[in-house]
Amino acid sequence: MEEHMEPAIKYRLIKKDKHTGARMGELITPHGTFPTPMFMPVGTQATVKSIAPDELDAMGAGVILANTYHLWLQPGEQIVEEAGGLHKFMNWDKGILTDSGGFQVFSLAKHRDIKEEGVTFRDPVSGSKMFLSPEKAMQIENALGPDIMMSFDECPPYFETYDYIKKSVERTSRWAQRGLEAHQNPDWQGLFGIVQGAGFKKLRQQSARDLVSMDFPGYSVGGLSVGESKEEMNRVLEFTTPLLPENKPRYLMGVGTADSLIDGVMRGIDMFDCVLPTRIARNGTCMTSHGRLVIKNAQYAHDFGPLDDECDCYVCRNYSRAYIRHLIHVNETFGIRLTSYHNLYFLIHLMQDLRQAIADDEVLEFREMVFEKYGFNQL
Ligand SMILES: Nc1nc2c(CCc3ccccc3)c3nc[nH]c3cc2c(=O)[nH]1
Ligand SMILES: [Zn+2]
Repeated sequence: MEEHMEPAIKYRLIKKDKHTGARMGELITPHGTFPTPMFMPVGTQATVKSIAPDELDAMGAGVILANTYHLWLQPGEQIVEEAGGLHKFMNWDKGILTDSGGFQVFSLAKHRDIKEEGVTFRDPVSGSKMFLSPEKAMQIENALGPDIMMSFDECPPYFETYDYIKKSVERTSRWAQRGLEAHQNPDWQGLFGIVQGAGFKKLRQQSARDLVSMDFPGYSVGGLSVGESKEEMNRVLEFTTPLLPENKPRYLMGVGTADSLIDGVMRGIDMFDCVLPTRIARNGTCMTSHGRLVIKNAQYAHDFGPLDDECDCYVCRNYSRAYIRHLIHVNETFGIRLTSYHNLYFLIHLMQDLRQAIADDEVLEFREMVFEKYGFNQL
């Protein structure tokens, strides 16, 4: 009789907001216990671009993301395994989550072909033919050694036909089962099932039913933040998160901006990731309490105030808009470090404020205040 391994990932629900679906809790991992709702910085190539681990720690990051697809192609998962796994390789001793690579194949690779067995594609760097399957993805993720790993799934185009999405959901469920069986790591990393189904309620119900029956330690809501409107995403979340067990963590992939984070939390999501904070930082776009600020604009050339007068981060306490604008203008890497640090701090602390609003049953008031301050700026 196979002994039932104790999953390494647990979720503890602490409190629900009285007026919305928002909830606060704790994510328990082998590398620490972290408060939810949480924002997880993305470190695709085993680094959160230009930010050192002690800076991530100082800003309150708990779980960061790495990309199986990228690390498999370069430097290869065996090198990371020889280093003792991702935590040692990148000198980060808190939580790490890896995606399974399927999404990246579809968003980055050319000549990809999807079959029941798995996905074949051409490595854009070396040009060689590659093959990724649920079994192969588990082997790579196990070698990388994260605390949380994603099942191998297909994230289908959002606006496909019902029939296409139905077939895709059924295959993703079969792939999830194969991944569960192939997952042989002795200390049972936290494997999450990924719910698909695009915008179809019946298919989201089918996907959730299949995955919940496999009893994963956590669940991702996939297939969103792929070009659909924010209203559409909220509509799908409205009927999807209630299908997931209340005592398991829920992770909305690829989200996002302040308004989407708040709206996701209000619909029962606990974990978020997005490349946006560091990606837009590279061209000098900053997330502030009054919406987005493009630091290159001439209006900031003589502005010696902080990026955000409501932010208490290291950047806002020590550097001016004029200085940061100058650095970005002359393409100094220090400028990108400063805008990246502030943007990550901004989202991590937005979640801290949200947790407080949940504790006080004031999530609706918090949402009002944030949206009012932003006005009609892009969030
Ligand atoms: N496996 C998977 N990943 C997705 C990502 C990448 C998140 C990610 C994880 C780890 C590192 C980087 C990115 C999505 N990003 C936006 N929408 C997304 C949907 C999916 C999805 O449906 N499935
Ligand atoms: Zn700041």
